[in-house]
Amino acid sequence: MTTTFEKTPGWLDWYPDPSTPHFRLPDGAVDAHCHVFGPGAEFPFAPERKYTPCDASKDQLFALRDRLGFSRNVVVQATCHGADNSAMVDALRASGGRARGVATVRPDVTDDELADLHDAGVRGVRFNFVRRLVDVVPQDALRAVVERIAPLGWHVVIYFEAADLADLRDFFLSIPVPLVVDHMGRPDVTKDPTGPEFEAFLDLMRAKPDIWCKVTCPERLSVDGPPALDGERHSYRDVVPFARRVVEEFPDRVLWGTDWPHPNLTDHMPDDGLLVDGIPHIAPTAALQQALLVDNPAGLYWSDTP
Ligand SMILES: O=C(O)c1cc(C(=O)O)oc(=O)c1
Repeated sequence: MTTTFEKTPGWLDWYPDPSTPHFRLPDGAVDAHCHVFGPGAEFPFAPERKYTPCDASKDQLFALRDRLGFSRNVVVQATCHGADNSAMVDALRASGGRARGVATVRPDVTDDELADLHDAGVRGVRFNFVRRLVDVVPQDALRAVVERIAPLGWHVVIYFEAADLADLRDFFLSIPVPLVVDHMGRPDVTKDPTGPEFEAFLDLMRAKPDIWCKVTCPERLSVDGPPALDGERHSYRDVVPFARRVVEEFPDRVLWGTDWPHPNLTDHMPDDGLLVDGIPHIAPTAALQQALLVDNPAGLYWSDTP
């Protein structure tokens, strides 16, 4: 029996025919934040999910990788699949070593399950604090997960809203493995990029030398665009100063990704080729681009391979 799913009303599907970027990615570039959704008939969405997406298969992800000029992907477990990592793991196994993954696991995950995930290419777990996406998981349970994954050399990816950072900061700083922040901690870009709110985020990065930051999702954070559509190669200009501050202060601790297939956008769906054309605006030199796109993700995800 196959299961069919009805998408969340108003769901925007991923952009079907992205432009070829004008910006030429350096050799070995990694799309360090992307997802697969199902396909739902093969990998059903989780009963506890907060949204039901369109399908976005591994083959479609790999086609995007090739179209944009990336070499490799980091596939992050999407919340619509809960703690069932099978669609993500299937993508890793099909990638021929060209994809690594970030999983969602519960504290009762077995050693064998962790070993299988590692063998497939998983190198981290994701803790999500965004309440529209997940039910809150108690910090004790998260600490128990950290104890399970630390011996594998994995890191923890954290996704939170800027308004929640003050409450979460001590917990984050107490985690004894590297952290990777999704989407710059979701700053309110109507505020000053040199003001106290974003400074609090940069202070978090200063306080723990093994925190990394994904300078991703301008399409989610932007308030007045212009969107990455219709040939616009300098999109989401209100987000650029935030990303640039992080890239310039922490050039060795930043990552970039498309966020394809861009779950839960409500306004428009960006052309991923034009998103790539935004990279030189946040990382203006060849050295910054090499670190952001190649060396940093290789160190975090492929350090055990040549
Ligand atoms: O902001 C979001 O809606 C979102 C959702 C997910 C997910 O559902 O996993 O992942 C992301 O990176 C961003």
